Amino acid sequence: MDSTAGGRARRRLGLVGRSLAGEGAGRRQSEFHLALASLAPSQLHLAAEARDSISLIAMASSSSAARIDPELVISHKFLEQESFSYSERDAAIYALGVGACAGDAVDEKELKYVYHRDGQRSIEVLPTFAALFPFKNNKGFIIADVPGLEFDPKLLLHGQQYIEIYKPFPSSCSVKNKVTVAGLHDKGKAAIIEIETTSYIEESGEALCMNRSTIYLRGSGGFSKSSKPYSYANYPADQVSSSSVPKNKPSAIYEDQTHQSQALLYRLSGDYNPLHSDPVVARIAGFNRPILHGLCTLGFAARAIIRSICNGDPTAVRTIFGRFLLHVFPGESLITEMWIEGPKVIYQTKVKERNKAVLSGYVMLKHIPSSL
Ligand SMILES: CCC/C=C/C(=O)SCCNC(=O)CCNC(=O)[C@H](O)C(C)(C)COP(=O)([O-])OP(=O)([O-])OC[C@H]1O[C@@H](n2cnc3c(N)ncnc32)[C@H](O)[C@@H]1OP(=O)([O-])[O-]
Repeated sequence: MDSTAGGRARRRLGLVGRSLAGEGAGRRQSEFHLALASLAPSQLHLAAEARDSISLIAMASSSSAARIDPELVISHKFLEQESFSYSERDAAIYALGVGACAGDAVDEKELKYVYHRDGQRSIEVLPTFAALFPFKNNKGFIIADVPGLEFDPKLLLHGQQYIEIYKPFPSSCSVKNKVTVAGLHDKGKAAIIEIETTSYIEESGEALCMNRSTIYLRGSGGFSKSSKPYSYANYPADQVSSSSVPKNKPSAIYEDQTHQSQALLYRLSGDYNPLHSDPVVARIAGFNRPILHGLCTLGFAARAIIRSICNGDPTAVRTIFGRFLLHVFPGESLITEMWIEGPKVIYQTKVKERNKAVLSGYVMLKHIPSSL
């Protein structure tokens, strides 16, 4: 056992950190802050490590050394996942987290995600609600279980998300996930791992949706054993090829305002990564304040497309793809530009204040929209 001051602090924070979620979390958060206060500035990285262990990100290693054994990683089989349930309340909290009704509490295209006069069982569920399901795995959105994958969790960013929707979401449901490694790539300065989560309705066994999450591990590349960079994917390449943004005028533009508390609200849907709530952890990760969850930005963009192109019908969406280009700070305004190409809607979301593209991708619809 490491008996140095760093080792003791690491264990203290680790013990408290691991128990921060769930019952009594408030008290344990205070304990964590006491432990945090006892650290010298040079030990702050220990706090990030401990907190990452309670977040839904992987805690692959307490050291910052990256080491990847590609054959071990891609042959990994995840354990069977326990089922989980969501309720109408979860669907409504998610909708508020991605900005539904934020500008107008009686918005006729969005109130249905939050309230229904026939009762909450009748509320509708946004298709990007699917993106929460990987976080419901046995240990959360964890890649620490993958043997041969050692990386620095502080340098992890969400790179891309691909979602297929197979059925409209019921307002409440019991769901079971199946998880696999879908890809691994060596980008030299970074490694990319792709995790696929297929979610089934527990009672009937019907597939509900699939998420493929691309995780960008800064500083973990360079593991290729030959001169050709290692690249493995077990899915069709065209599913994730970022469509280039057309040069012509967009078919529609929608502007949204995120709030200062956006990430604090969004995290209540189950993504408790402190990168989005804790200024100390954000600074350690290289940001001057907490950033918005990438999936929250994706939720804003998909909601913009549903209201602008699909006349507010969330069931019109078949697949959603997004690549996160740059971080967003809570409080910034998001402008989503959309181009209709048959049943495909290509989109790009920019932060207005910095005039920077932060997300781009496409949404495939079930049919060509007749509106506009
Ligand atoms: C999941 C739970 C945790 C959640 C955390 C969050 O929400 S964090 C908040 C949400 N997330 C964020 O805020 C992240 C925002 N995004 C970023 O900060 C940057 O895009 C970056 C740091 C991910 C990559 O920047 P860079 O300058 O280091 O990259 P580069 O342009 O030099 O390309 C190098 C190679 O990588 C490829 N590639 C590039 N980008 C992506 C991508 N996104 N995705 C996949 N791949 C990507 C690119 O094609 C190229 O490969 P090629 O062509 O050579 O074979």
